[in-house]
Amino acid sequence: MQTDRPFIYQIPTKFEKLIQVGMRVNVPFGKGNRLIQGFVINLKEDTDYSGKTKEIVTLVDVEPILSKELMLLAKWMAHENYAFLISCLQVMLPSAMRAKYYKRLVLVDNEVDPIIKNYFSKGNSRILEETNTDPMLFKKLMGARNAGKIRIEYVIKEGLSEKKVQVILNKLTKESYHKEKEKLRSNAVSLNKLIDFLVDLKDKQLEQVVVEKKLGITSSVIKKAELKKWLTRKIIVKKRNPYQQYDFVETKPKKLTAMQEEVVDKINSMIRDNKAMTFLLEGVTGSGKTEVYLQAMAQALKNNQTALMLVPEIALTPQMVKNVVGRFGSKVALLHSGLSEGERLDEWHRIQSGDAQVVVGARSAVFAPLKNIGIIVIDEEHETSYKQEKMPRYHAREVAKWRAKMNNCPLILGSATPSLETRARAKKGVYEWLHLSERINKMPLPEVRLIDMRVATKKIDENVDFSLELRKEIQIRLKKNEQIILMLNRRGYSSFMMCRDCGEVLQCPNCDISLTLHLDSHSMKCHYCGHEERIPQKCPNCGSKKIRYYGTGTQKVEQELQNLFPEVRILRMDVDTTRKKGAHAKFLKQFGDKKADILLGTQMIAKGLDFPDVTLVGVLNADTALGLADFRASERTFQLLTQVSGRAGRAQKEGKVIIQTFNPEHYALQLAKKQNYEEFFIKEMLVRHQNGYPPYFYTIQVTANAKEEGVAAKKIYQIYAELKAALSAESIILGPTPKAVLRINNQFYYQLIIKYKNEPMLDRALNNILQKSQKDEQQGILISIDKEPLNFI
Ligand SMILES: Nc1ncnc2c1ncn2[C@@H]1O[C@H](COP(=O)(O)OP(=O)(O)OP(=O)(O)O)[C@@H](O)[C@H]1O
Ligand SMILES: [Zn+2]
Ligand SMILES: [Zn+2]
Repeated sequence: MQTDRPFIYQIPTKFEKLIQVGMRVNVPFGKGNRLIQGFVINLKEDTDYSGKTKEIVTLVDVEPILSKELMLLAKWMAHENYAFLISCLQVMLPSAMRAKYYKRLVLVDNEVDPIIKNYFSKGNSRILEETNTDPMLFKKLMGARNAGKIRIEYVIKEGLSEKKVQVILNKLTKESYHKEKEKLRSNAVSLNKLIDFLVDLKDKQLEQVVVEKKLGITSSVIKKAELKKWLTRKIIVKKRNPYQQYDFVETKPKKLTAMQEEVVDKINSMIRDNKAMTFLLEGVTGSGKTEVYLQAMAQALKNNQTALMLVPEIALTPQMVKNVVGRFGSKVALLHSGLSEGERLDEWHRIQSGDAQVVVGARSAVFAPLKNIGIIVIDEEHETSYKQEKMPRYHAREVAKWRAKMNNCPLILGSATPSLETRARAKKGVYEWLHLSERINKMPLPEVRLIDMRVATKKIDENVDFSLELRKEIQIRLKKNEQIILMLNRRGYSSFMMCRDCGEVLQCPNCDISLTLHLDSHSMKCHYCGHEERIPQKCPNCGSKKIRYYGTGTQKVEQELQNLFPEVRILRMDVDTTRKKGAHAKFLKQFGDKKADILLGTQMIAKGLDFPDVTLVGVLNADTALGLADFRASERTFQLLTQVSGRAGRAQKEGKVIIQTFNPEHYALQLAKKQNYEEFFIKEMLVRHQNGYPPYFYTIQVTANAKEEGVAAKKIYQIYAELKAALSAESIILGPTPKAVLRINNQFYYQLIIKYKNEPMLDRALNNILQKSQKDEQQGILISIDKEPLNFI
């Protein structure tokens, strides 16, 4: 059961002087006294708790792992987001630091099944490898446990430690090596190679495996050499280097344009005065926002302070990493999901110790253990990835605001298409509004043309996704040796399979969603739960062979492109092609080096890319997001189209954008065509006002899910009744309703949405639900409370 309350433990005398708030400790817990890890959140001289207290077993840390600031932040976050305090504390640490447990089985009674006896043949206790144990044996072991013949002990696994490597160092002088060589037989090839290498090694120490690989020798040769006293071997701690996949060039601050300078001056004066203030930096695509961030961060460093910069899922923006590391070099620490656990841990330690003063990272980097922060930057602030969708739900923007206030420093929210909420606050004067209205190259934004696909598809073969106009424009760029970015927001080959005889659509067995055809893996996949099955030869319902595939995905478009332009070099970037670590950076580098003509991808290619030779951007289907019954659909569509359009014509050459759509009259498309954010903002605010949506209302979504539909539905109605009784008449509850996709991974989802402006009773009501949810969980019902949800359906 999820528990979220403090427990009281005795501090043994030996720890009295050492223990501090913010440290982790191991303590016995529950009836079985299994060891678990906890955080010290308070120290008291005595307690009014009358029960028997247990003693802390070990201190995990020698100094607090969470600073006072972060401990306070966790408390605030838990309260603000209806989250468990323990989840908030845990989310602040790199995952390698979170305690992992393993189970040790101890044989206490020898009268057991021979199979079990055999299992313990090497001794009376053994670590249980849960994933590798044969299910039959596992069952037997558990049976013996229930009969009291085996005991289970929980042991805390040490987190990932530093990475250690074996290095070699030379030991002799040049002359001695020459003498040694003379003694060698000439057919001792490997030793000869090695000694030649050692002569020139000087004082360098090299990794043994690297040397072995380089010379094509085995470790036994190195060992022989060690015995001959030619070299010493030692173990050193190797710093993992997350920068490897990037190649950077040191950059100098650019001379700012007058517009940039004005903006930088305003921000920098706040840094100098240590003032907490939130800026909205609204700048059209290609207006040089990055340079503004960099110069403001430089000011913070000059002030002897640190700088924190958040970017949307960093693996997607290697260009931004290059910019920051190019400017601040080894002062920079990177934190993002593309790093291995170990790399993240190393980076975290570098920040904690003060070795790194600049942090660039994705969402959770907002918890970086920086001290004395001088500036916080959030690039592309409208991005939905800044919101964490699982417990603890939080928005990095809100956390950043809190930290900026605690550190008395400015926060910059940057975007070409700010979220409506942010822009509305800037308008009200809650944020200070800064504007960069021109592109750096002084050129107009690229011309955008909308292609009405209701007309265009009549002129082309059925099942082809390129209008004649788009084809023509591609042809022109290819001739001129310029580059093209094409976006299609769906991966896979076809979005669903339907039988033409009976209408059967192949569905995921675990979810209420159709399966997508993937040709590269020759399978049908579910994009929700990952279920995969073979491509059917005939209809599973009626046996007909008339199966057809509808809808399009990046794989199919890639094939079409190759057919239309046989010579063209395409890079396809979607979740399927970029799973491997460093793949993003590699693709983008190839494209930057002009090793490809077309970059084709899902929305992961829409943002932040800055390639001077891209003169055409094509959007194959602008309607994917519009169709959703979410009130933010227009905002998302406008943002995405404006962002992707902004990739064209960023340097000296003029850019052009072609957007294919079945809804050319829709205002989101019309205004994306004009790339006029201001007009969109006004129009959309009106729509939100009329329909009573954010930013005019605050919203909270409550979801219940369970294995049985009836159970989930009953729970949500119960919550509804509770809320209805607690809240004032001014608050509106939408629903309860089943979610748009009712069943995912065999769980049924029901939800309700609270819309409110001022609701003093809300906090208490929701906290009640949250506390009770710990009991619901035991019955297999999961409740989630989501403040300002970004997904409404
Ligand atoms: N002061 C300057 N002088 C010369 N070049 C500049 C200057 N400032 C920025 N640039 C260049 O202008 C280009 C666009 O800038 P940048 O990528 O920062 O735009 P952006 O505002 O972040 O756009 P987007 O929102 O589209 O990502 C970059 O190539 C950058 O190096
Ligand atoms: Zn059929
Ligand atoms: Zn599924």
